[in-house]
Amino acid sequence: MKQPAVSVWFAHRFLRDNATSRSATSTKRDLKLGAAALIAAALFHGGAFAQNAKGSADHIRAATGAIDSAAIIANAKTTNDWPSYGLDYAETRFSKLDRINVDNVKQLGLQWSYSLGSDRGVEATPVVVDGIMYVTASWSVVHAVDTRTGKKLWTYDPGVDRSKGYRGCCDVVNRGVALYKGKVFVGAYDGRLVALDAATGKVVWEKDTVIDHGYSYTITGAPRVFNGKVVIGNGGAEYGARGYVTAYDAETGNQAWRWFTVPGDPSKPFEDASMEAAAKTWDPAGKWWVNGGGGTAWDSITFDPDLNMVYIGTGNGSPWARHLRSPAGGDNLYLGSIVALNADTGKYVWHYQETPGDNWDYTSTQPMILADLTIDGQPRKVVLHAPKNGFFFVIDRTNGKFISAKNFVEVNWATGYDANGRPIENPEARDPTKSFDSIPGPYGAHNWHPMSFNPQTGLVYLPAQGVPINLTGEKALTQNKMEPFKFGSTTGWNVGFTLNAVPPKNLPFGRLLAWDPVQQKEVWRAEYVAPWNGGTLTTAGNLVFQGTADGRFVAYNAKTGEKLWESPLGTGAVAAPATYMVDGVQYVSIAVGWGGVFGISQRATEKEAPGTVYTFAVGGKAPMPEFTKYQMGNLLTGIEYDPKDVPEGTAIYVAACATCHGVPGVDRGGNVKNLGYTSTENIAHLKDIVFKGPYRDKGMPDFTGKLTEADVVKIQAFIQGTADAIRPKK
Ligand SMILES: O=C(O)c1cc(C(=O)O)c2c(n1)C(=O)C(=O)c1cc(C(=O)O)[nH]c1-2
Ligand SMILES: [Ca+2]
Repeated sequence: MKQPAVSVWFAHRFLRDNATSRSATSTKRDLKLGAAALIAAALFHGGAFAQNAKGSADHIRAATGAIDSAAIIANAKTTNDWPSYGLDYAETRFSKLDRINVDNVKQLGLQWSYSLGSDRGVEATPVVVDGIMYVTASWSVVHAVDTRTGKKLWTYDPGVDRSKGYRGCCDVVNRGVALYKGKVFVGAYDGRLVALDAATGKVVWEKDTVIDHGYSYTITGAPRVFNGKVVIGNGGAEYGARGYVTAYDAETGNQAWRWFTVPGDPSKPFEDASMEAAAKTWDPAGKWWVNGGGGTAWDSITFDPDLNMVYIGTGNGSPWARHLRSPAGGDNLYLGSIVALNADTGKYVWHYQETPGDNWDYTSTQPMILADLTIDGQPRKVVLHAPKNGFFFVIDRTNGKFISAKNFVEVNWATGYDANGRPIENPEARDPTKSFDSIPGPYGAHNWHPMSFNPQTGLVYLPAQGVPINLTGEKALTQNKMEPFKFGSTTGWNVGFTLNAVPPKNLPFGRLLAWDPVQQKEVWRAEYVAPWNGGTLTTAGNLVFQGTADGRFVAYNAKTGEKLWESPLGTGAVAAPATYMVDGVQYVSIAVGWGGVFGISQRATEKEAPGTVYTFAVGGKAPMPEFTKYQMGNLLTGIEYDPKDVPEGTAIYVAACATCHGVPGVDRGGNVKNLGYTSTENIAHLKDIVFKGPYRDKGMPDFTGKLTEADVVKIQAFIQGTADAIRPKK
């Protein structure tokens, strides 16, 4: 294909920029600027640039080398590129592109598909600059793709030890990269932050972000980059960990600042005044620092160029149970909070705690959106936020003051928020002597799946859900010790609750909500067959795009919620789509790969497909890849067992197997098999799989030293016993 010369390329960009511009005067000004830029670029680059064929290393260097904070801010005016996780620093996921719109969306067709070659969860939003796409798959593998052809430019695998997948709670996922001055930044699952050359995929620098490898720290989130700094947090609060975020110099990888989210051992000096203040809200009788306290910042980190602040969404308590973590109570700052830090220094500025004294895994790590709204006649700079706890928050981001909160799903842990922004709690919700059907449960009313905000409709498009879980408080806490019935304890889970000792009575659901953040009310909804639907994208074409748990890519009218178009995706989608312009054409891309904490063990599709990026355009005619039928297998038969082993087998299974394999015979298997439907041969030879087994390169831990052969016999009894118990009687 003949490549257009630089002037043509610039003219293209300039023309399409103006095509989406609304005001005549600004168009005229842009026209002048555009012409000047064109001449300057031609003079400056001479002929050299013209030879940079699109997709060549020189072209990638030029295109990505120009991405800095100013470029990300400038791009927000046109949104021709998708240069950072949430599109712009405000993380709106609102594209001003309208070539694809309510009138022609029905003509969307596949342009190309690209296999990510992965079989675990894919959660990344692609980042795209002048047609060069960076997207991550499971195990933090980065793919650079030429969107003009749909072909691979390079891949980078950080080489995470696959047998250590159990060191994160919720699948071996990654939510994407950050791009800055010719470098691609990715957080590897094992806690390294890696800077790659955007043109070649070669490592430029690498830093271990983990402060203590004795704890199960991971990285799953996308780094945020601004003003020469790249910021990342860690996961680990289901395992006993202390949260923190770290800023590194984007050029060198040298640490610029670090801020801890919860206080450490109070007998040692506090890192800063914010830690000293926070320690007053914890009870030392709980020795929280031994288990880290939690507050891990594993997803949302949002930079605000207007106020030069960075907002951190902090995670749940570790353990979840406050009665064990901080027996006398207390808010346990800064769990379940939005915290504003000075972007240059990492110094604390303000916080707003959405869930004081978290007790339910109510993370506030969910993606934030920065918006300027008129509320009660006043212009306000706000953060829009829908954390796990089921309330939609509007917070003043200049000072952290509470504006409003309203539940967006049914909740039972609190009845609302008072004028000071304190939840009005239901006392039963944290009674450690009773079992509680927590609504929302630990999967959250909204998890990491990004929401979007369309200023034209004034609506936020929010993937909401319910996954029933019953919580029974434990009496005592032990760290990293396998205990019967203690969920995941063999691989380090330590949450202080027994899950589903009493079967939950509420029902699962998943829905897309169009939410008015000013009125704090639902405007329309789309109901789904299951929870765990994808993140959203909204556009000036009056559209909302979302992938679904049941394997569809759907476009709605953003104003009315009318479904306008859908395409099958082969498997459930959890990530959010991105849209961008290349050579005058608008594309929509979505990275698909069923997984995440719900998708490891459960599913809503009959088909399966490897991790794949699908790219759509009006008139696209590429054939969809063949999807294969999901081979669930038959309900297990033929394992001999002693029924007396079943109760103990249950307890060991819950401690060692349930986090990934779900309930045998009841769940249908997610991206990890359900053991009630796996082959008789596998279960008969279970010990050969459990100890130094063949699936270690797929993420199966080696249970040597953690389980005994006698334990495995009991697990076999539980699996076959459960299969027999649920088999329909003839
Ligand atoms: O407390 C933590 O450190 C932590 C980390 C992560 C993660 O890094 O993925 C998740 C969670 N918690 C969590 O509570 C949760 O629901 C969750 C879902 C997912 C996912 O990717 O599907 N990750 C996480
Ligand atoms: Ca968590």
